[in-house]
Amino acid sequence: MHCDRNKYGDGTPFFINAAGNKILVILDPDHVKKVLQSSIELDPNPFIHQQIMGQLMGSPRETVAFYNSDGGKMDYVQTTHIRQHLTGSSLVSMDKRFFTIFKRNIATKYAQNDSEWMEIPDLYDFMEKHVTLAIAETLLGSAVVEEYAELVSDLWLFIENTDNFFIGLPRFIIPSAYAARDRLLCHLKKWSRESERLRDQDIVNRDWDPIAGSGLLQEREKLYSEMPGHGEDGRASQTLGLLYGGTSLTVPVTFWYLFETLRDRNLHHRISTEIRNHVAKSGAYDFTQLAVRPILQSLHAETTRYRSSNLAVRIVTTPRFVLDEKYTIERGTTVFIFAKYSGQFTPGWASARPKTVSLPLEEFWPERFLVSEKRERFSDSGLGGCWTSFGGGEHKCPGRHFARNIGIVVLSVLMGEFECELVDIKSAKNIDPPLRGSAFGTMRPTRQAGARLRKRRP
Ligand code: HEM
Repeated sequence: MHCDRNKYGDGTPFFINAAGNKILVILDPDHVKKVLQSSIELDPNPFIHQQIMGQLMGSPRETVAFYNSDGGKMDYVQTTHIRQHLTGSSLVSMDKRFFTIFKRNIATKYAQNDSEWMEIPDLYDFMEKHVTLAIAETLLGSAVVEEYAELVSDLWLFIENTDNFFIGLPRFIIPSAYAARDRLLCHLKKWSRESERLRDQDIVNRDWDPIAGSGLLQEREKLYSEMPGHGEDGRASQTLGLLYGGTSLTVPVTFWYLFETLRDRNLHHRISTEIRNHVAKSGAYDFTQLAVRPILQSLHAETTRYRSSNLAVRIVTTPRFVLDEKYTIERGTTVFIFAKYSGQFTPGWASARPKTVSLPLEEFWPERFLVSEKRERFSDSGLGGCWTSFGGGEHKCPGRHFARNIGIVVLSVLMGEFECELVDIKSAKNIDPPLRGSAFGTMRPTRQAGARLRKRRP
């Protein structure tokens, strides 16, 4: 999907043609805010049911029919449930679980000889593998991850074919993508049966179980099994949806969160100091405190602004939605808010918070979201129509705090427990993907960046 932002630089809404579908793109922060805040008149659920659950996740017809008939009740219940599990004390235990798994995996593979540097030929590849595995194990438990050796490669093959599933390409054109999805669904069905068996016998650890996974996933299984249209297949597609939602953007964003830190010596020093200041003598990190440190928050917000090519989608459900005194949108229109373009729309940022454009939006600036009053603090206030990486309004990403904390845990392990450095900082400048161009898809580096890792000496 390509669109020419410069041509519409004043924020005028415009239509694009995406595989035969006419889609309205909005950019003006006032329009964006209004659309995101109007969750009844502009609803993402029709798109989620048909395109995401039906076409992408392969939900059976009867499951999609149930979603379409239930007036959004189930959508509300499931998002609220995710939110409960990914905030407050539940989030703290998810952070700790993710830390234990990620650290164990890295230590097993890379720290046999304590004092020696271990070479990592391609840091993106390393992060894709290890962050995906640790997220999957945190959510689903250890057993499925251990049994399913192709989990990471299948999941990423599937994720990278998102556009192809959306436009409805049939199996014979993208057979390997369908085969990867089949394998994913098949393993998730097996996982679901095991989880049910343990729960039925009441021999499951309800917080986190090596076979049944996190409390979040255990409860979701129960929740969905009581819903019409949710046999094994319908549930497996839902689980795949959460695994996709939890990894597809978190993994690349976490890579850039680390990479931007490693390639800037001052930032590296500043972040290392923050991490060191929040580790107790026992070796435990205070992730709750780290998560509210202004620089770590701002760095993460800037990383998502700069490095996530995703979108928020809404479908107009009211006969005519008044965008402003000049524009109305008709019922049935699909509206796209591209995070990347909103994130680079200088007129909008300049009028919302002039200081945020002290450095151009085309540059990566870790301090963009900091405000200096008596004390330095992170703030995204006033930017609701500009920084849309996590969407907004009632449907704002319920996993956003977990996504940020995954970044913080990864830095704590790779910079606190280990030492990690880029092999060649100078040439690390040449791996940046183009800022414009594709508005949707994984932002991978354009070439390999090597790194090295060793256990930190006490
Ligand atoms: C950097 C990482 C992430 C980014 C940039 C991101 C971004 C988004 C965006 C843009 C939306 C749509 C919001 C809207 O329509 O207003 C969304 C929805 C969602 N995200 Fe995330 N997300 C991330 C990580 C996660 C994680 C880690 C999880 C869970 C483990 C998650 C679960 C979800 C779910 C379930 C929804 C659907 C919410 C609904 O429809 O009400 N996301 N995310």
